[in-house]
Amino acid sequence: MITLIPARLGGVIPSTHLKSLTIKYHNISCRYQSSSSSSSSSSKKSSSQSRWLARSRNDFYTRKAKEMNMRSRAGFKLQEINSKFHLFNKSKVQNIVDLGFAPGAWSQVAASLSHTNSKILGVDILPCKPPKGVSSIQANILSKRTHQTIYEYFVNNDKVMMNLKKRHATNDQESTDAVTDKLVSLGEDLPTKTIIDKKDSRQVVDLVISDMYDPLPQVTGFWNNTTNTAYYRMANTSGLKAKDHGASMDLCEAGLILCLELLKDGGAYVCKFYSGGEDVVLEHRLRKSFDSVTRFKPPASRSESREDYFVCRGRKPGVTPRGVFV
Ligand SMILES: C[S@@+](CC[C@H](N)C(=O)[O-])C[C@H]1O[C@@H](n2cnc3c(N)ncnc32)[C@H](O)[C@@H]1O
Repeated sequence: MITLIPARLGGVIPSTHLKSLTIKYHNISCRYQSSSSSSSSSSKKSSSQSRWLARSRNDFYTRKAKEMNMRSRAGFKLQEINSKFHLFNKSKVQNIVDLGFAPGAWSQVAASLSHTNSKILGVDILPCKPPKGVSSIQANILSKRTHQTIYEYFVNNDKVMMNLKKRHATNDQESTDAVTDKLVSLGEDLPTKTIIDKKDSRQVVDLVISDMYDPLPQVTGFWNNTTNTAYYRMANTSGLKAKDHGASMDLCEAGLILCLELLKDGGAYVCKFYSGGEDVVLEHRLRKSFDSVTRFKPPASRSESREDYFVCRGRKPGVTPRGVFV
């Protein structure tokens, strides 16, 4: 029996998506027929999976994302945030970091809303091919080494990419260790000139956007051995309020530390978080670091979801991680 579907769909092909499929490999051909009688797994759909499928089918933003070739509906949230807060600048070159960029909708939006010479770096713990005009590294933002790699990327793009390529090439066996920095791909049409205000400053980034949340270990979809679709094999939020909230606080704070290390004075930070008891602590730290901090839930974010966004503008000069966290 063949199981053919992303983890999010629980390993079940929704009949509306795929009626049948013939797989050919040399002279072997195998036919998959999706019907209630042939697929016992489809009848095992849990009620939450059925709800998720029905909601996706009827969702305005999901349909629109498909029409517009946007990698996920999340892209609309960033568009809405930008319409209100004007973070991207078409007439000014910006250095932009997209944390947790996979599958890549925010990066697509960033590339479309910013100056063509802007440098955009996507960072994700999962392997994912970035959209056109965006570079990416596979790395864990909770690792200090990742922060250094991001800095080096903006200071000396070519050298960093060469080193990552070399490190990748010397790995005999592909490492599954998610904290290993590894080149996934280098965007096309990258500007070769590095954009730094002050020569000896570490403040090299204009904007950090973060839509991260904790990816859960893979539970299904093991048949799929291509790495590009890894994102779809992972479940995302656990559904456990306290766990999602705690994990999102850690990720937002890792993003804030990155901002305090690399963001130019006046720069901006957008981060998604799952609301809960500790978000006031995060907000307090953000206020110490930025002139303006606003909680904003874009219309594209589902009202039943506990996700919310902090939009922080005007990075204050001279604020250090020690000053904010200690
Ligand atoms: C909601 S998805 C991002 C969607 C993306 N903004 C888009 O528009 O397509 C959250 C991402 O955060 C990533 N992530 C979670 N923890 C991470 C970490 N510690 N370091 C890097 N990426 C992480 C996950 O792998 C996942 O791809």
